[in-house]
Amino acid sequence: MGPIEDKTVSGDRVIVALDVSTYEAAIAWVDRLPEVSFWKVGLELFISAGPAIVQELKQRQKRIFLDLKLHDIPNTMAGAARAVGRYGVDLLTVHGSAGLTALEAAQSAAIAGATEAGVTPPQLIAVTLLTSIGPDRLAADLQVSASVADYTAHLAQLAKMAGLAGAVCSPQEATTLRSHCGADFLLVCPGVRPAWAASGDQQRTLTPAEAFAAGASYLVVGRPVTAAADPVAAWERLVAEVASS
Ligand SMILES: O=C(O)c1cc(=O)[nH]c(=O)n1[C@@H]1O[C@H](COP(=O)(O)O)[C@@H](O)[C@H]1O
Repeated sequence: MGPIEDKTVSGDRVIVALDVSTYEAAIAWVDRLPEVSFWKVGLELFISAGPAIVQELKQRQKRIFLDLKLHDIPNTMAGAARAVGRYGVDLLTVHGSAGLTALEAAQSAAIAGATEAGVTPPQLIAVTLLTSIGPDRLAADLQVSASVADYTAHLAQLAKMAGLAGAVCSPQEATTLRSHCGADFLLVCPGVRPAWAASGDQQRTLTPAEAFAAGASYLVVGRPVTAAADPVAAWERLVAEVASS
């Protein structure tokens, strides 16, 4: 993939989450939404279906965000990132809170794995603070006294220092992180909710159009499309909203 060569806002910059538990269910979504070019394979699907789903999406020329949220000691992160590097996926998540050494280890190992397999390395993006966590839970559960803005900016800068391509953040922090990390740093934003969709467990949300206006590179959307009464219409409505923004 490359970084975002084309900064025009379109459906190509909206990643749809395949949060399903079987290979068959995932392929049914890909068939049902042929306009979607970028799919996210997360833990539920990858643990259930394994690398076969990645191979099938590649076969279909889809871009792939492998959302494994690696979070471990540097040696273990490196081993896992090296294995992912061989798949030829576009994006891979790691947790920024694994620390600088682990992020650096994952970054170089992913490149090593891709080189071994003769494929393009994935762009690593570091999760800053899960979008399901609001300021109160950050303080109470995680005992972090920094504000959400300062904490996420710190982790995004750590990711940048480690040589990662970008970060995962809520769209509410996109403007701040963009100003700290620069124009070429990828900001991948879940926690987007059109005005017509329920927020569910997401705490720090903006609409898709607001998220792009705030500086998001890519959006990640699941239930607003997949739980809609008419998912095809929901996808088209969402794309129309961002394209006209
Ligand atoms: O890494 C992610 O993709 C992610 C990070 C985060 O902070 N919040 C978050 O919601 N996600 C993912 O983004 C998707 C959002 O799905 P919906 O809430 O259904 O739109 C899910 O697949 C989450 O796993």
